[in-house]
Amino acid sequence: MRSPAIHPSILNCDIAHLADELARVSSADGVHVDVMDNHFVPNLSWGMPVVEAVLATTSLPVDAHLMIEDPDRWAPAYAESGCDVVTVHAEAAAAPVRLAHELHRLGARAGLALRPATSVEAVADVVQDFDLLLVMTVEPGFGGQRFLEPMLAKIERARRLVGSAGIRLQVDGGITPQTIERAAEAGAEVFVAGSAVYRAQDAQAAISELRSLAGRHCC
Ligand SMILES: O=C(CO)[C@H](O)[C@H](O)COP(=O)(O)O
Ligand SMILES: [Fe+2]
Repeated sequence: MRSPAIHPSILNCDIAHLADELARVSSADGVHVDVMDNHFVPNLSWGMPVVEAVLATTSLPVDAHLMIEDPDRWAPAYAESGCDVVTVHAEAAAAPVRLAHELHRLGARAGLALRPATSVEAVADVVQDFDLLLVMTVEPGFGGQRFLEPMLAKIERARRLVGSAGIRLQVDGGITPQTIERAAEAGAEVFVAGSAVYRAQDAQAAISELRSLAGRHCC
């Protein structure tokens, strides 16, 4: 039985104190970095220089969530830089299977993300080439949004698609102590949590609480 993984998202951390903010989450299983280009989503965050700074500052695996147009062009550089997982959106990738192979060749694991309106069935024929399937549980673009309850049924369908081994199932958006148990019960095993961790007084305690709540149902 695998244990649930908690990946804090640094989207809403205090970026002026990046090293301190990464130290606050040192007990996590990975660090989730949201790259937004103001085209695929209506927000601009950061790109390679910040990802490189994160990689140089933490020893945790870095999980890059690319909310960008044309990931076929830009994602390989994130694999080359040393990210553990590089996740691209199914809606943006022109040739997802070719891109997954390229990310593997460059030494990274490949993730495939779905916006809330994209069905699990839409990626049934390509997901086998990926290591991780990300079901977005908010509309991508901003932290601090409410978990979309209809995504629970989608997580269940995603779990049936990926089976019990091999491809990991990640959820991202609105994951809190109030929602993580239902996401775990539905089949998720990697949990991205931004506000629930960074807005907590004690981020390490928040990580530990989320991990233990998910562990009641997962994996
Ligand atoms: O991809 C994202 C937004 O598009 C973020 O990873 C996500 O929103 C995390 O923040 P929170 O836990 O506060 O919802
Ligand atoms: Fe994300």
